[in-house]
Amino acid sequence: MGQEGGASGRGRCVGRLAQAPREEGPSSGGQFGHPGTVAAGMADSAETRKLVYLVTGGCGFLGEHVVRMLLQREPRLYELRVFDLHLGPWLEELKTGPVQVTAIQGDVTQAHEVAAAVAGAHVVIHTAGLVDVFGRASPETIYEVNVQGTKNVIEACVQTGTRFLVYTSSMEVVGPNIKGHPFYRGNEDTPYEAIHRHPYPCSKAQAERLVLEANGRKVHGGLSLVTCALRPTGIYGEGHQIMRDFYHQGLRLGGRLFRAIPASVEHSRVYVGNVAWMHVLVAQELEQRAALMGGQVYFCYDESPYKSYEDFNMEFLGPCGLRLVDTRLLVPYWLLMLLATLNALLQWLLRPLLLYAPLLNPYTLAVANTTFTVSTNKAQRHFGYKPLFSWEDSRTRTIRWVQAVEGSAP
Ligand SMILES: NC(=O)C1=CN([C@@H]2O[C@H](COP(=O)(O)OP(=O)(O)OC[C@H]3O[C@@H](n4cnc5c(N)ncnc54)[C@H](O)[C@@H]3O)[C@@H](O)[C@H]2O)C=CC1
Ligand SMILES: CC(C)[C@@H](O)CC[C@@H](C)[C@H]1CC[C@H]2[C@@H]3[C@H](O)CC4=CC(=O)CC[C@]4(C)[C@H]3CC[C@]12C
Repeated sequence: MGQEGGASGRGRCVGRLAQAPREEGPSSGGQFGHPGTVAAGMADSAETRKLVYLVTGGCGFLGEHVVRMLLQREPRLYELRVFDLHLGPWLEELKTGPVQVTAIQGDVTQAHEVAAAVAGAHVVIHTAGLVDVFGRASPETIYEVNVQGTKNVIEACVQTGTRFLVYTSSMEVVGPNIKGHPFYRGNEDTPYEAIHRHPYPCSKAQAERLVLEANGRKVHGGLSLVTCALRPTGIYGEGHQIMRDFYHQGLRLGGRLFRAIPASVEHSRVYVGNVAWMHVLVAQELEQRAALMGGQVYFCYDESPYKSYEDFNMEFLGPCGLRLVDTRLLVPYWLLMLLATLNALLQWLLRPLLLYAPLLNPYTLAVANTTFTVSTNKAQRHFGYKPLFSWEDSRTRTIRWVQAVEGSAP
């Protein structure tokens, strides 16, 4: 998928029909053990602890779950490096176990800091990114972190001899596109005109392309770099700040949320624990399956139901006391567009004084209002992925988290 778009992600990132490289090699069938089974032939004992992993963005919403999942399910782990601009205090509690947990405060836009963190690592899981569709950061900053930061990670792997790189991409690399075309039950090979204008999807698309193109490059020592990109849809679960924002918005509105998007507009969502598990499993299988998995993209998926973004959120906010105002009172779309545009204007006017970044803006409204659902089993066929957490378990865990952090337990 060729991408244009200026250095800062301005203009449009125009992609031809977004198709991942055609699959090579036989589908692997069902020879994998149950999810969570350590990599085949791996004894779970101290003498196997020899691997060094680096997780960039390891203190973020997804990153923290990846860090904890690695500690639980990678028995070969000797050292786990957690690289982030903002280190979390919870890291301290992880330093009491058998694995050496190294907290590294650093910036992926600084090549030398990245190289120092990567040096000696066997695997890099690169989740660090600026996830901004609310206008908080400039397009230039989004590009610097998401694209230049990813370039720095790739070059650090090449220079220091790290062979395995797993990149957290996004569904937004594909869509929804600026024409509002629905992506209905699509997979990694579904043709779709991936045209973006917003800095965030542009930056993710450029970074993903760099990662996939780096597959096969010779790294220091003469062996080849093996890369892979995972495309989560909207992630939910413990630590999801947007979910908390919706909850607080509902409290401000007297326990009600107003339906802005028709229930017929469906989104795929995926539980953060399953996204973390897919990252760990890819990292474990990438060496043995380099020919099949190298340079590939995989959507992150599980059994979470297809629903509108707002109806899906109510699966968790409803049990916490909020209700979604009756659909017959659907807020007219023209009014929503007007409010979204006013929000964007206000953000621009107020920027010299304060940051005004509401959930509703023209971009988030367009994304929310466009069906984007994924139906695939490529990850299962290629490396035996099966969700670790059922929908019921994912839902319960998320509800308990909202209730715990918001004090809304019954
Ligand atoms: N949240 C979602 O629904 C989805 C997220 N993703 C991707 O998953 C990844 C993680 O996203 P979230 O956990 O949701 O975001 P997050 O904002 O919670 O975590 C990102 C982490 O990266 C760190 N970071 C940001 N700039 C950095 C820099 N310059 N140097 C070092 N660290 C830096 C942040 O401090 C933060 O801890 C991102 O790459 C995002 O694009 C993909 C699809 C969906
Ligand atoms: C105010 C209403 C219109 C409300 O429904 C707006 C919801 C809006 C904040 C979200 C709707 C779709 C979300 C995005 C989607 O899940 C895809 C994403 C992928 C990522 O890589 C990062 C997050 C996001 C852009 C996600 C952000 C929040 C929404 C736009």
